Amino acid sequence: MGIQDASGLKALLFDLDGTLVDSVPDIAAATNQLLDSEGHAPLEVDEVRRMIGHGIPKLVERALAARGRVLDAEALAPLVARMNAFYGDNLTGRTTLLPGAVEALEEGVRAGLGLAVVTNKPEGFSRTIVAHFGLEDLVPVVVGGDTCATRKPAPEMLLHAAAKLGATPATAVMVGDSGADVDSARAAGMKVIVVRGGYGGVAAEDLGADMVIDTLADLFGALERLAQTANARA
Ligand SMILES: O=C(O)COP(=O)(O)O
Ligand SMILES: [Mg+2]
Repeated sequence: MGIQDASGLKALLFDLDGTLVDSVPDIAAATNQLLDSEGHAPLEVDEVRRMIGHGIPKLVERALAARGRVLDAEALAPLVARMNAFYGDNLTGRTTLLPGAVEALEEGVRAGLGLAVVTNKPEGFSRTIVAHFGLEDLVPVVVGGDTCATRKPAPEMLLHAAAKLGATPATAVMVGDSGADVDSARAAGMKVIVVRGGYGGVAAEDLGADMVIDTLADLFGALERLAQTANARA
C-alpha cells in the first residue's frame, strides 16, 4: 500500500529556501551589496541565514537593524526594491540543491501526489530557481510571497497551493525549515514536517512541527509514520 492509500495524502507543499535549496550564499551576497550601497559593513553569511524565512522585506529590515538602522515601511520600500534588483541579477550563481531534494520530488510524483513550492521568496524569482534546477515538470505549482495578499506565517499561500492541487488541509502536508512554515501550516490546519539545518536560527525541535527529519531523504519514512499515527488515533 502506498503512502497515498495509507493516509489519503494528495499533496506535498515544499518550502524553497533552506528546504529544497541552499540559497543563502546568493541571498547573503545581495544583502551585502545592499548594505554596501548604504555605506554599511557586510554581514556574515551565518547572520544572514538567521534572517531568512519571512520574505525579502523582512530580511532587508533585519539586515539594516543589525547595522543600527530602524526604518518605517516608507523608508524601507526603495531598499527592498534595490535588494530585489541585486538578488534578481544573481539568483542561482552559488545556490545548490539540498540533499535528497530531487529524489523526494521524484518519489512524490511516483506516488501520485501533487507537488507545490510554497515560499516567501517572490514568485518570479522562485520560478527562475525551480527552472534552473530543471524541477518545473515535477513541481507544477509555485506560490511565492507576492502571489497572495498575505505570506507565511499566514495560511493563505498554503491553502491556495493545496486547492490548485485538488487537496484540502487534511490531505496536504507542508514540508519546511522555519517557524513561518510551521505556523502557516498550523493556521491552515495542515500537518507539517521540518527538515533540520534550515534557516531562521531556531532549532528544528523547537519549532513545534509534527515531525523533524535530518534530510529530505527521510521524508517518505516520516510521512508513513505520520499516517500510522493518524490511523492509530482514528
Ligand atoms: O524568506 C524568504 O524570502 C524565502 O524563504 P522561504 O523559501 O524559506 O519561504
Ligand atoms: Mg525556508
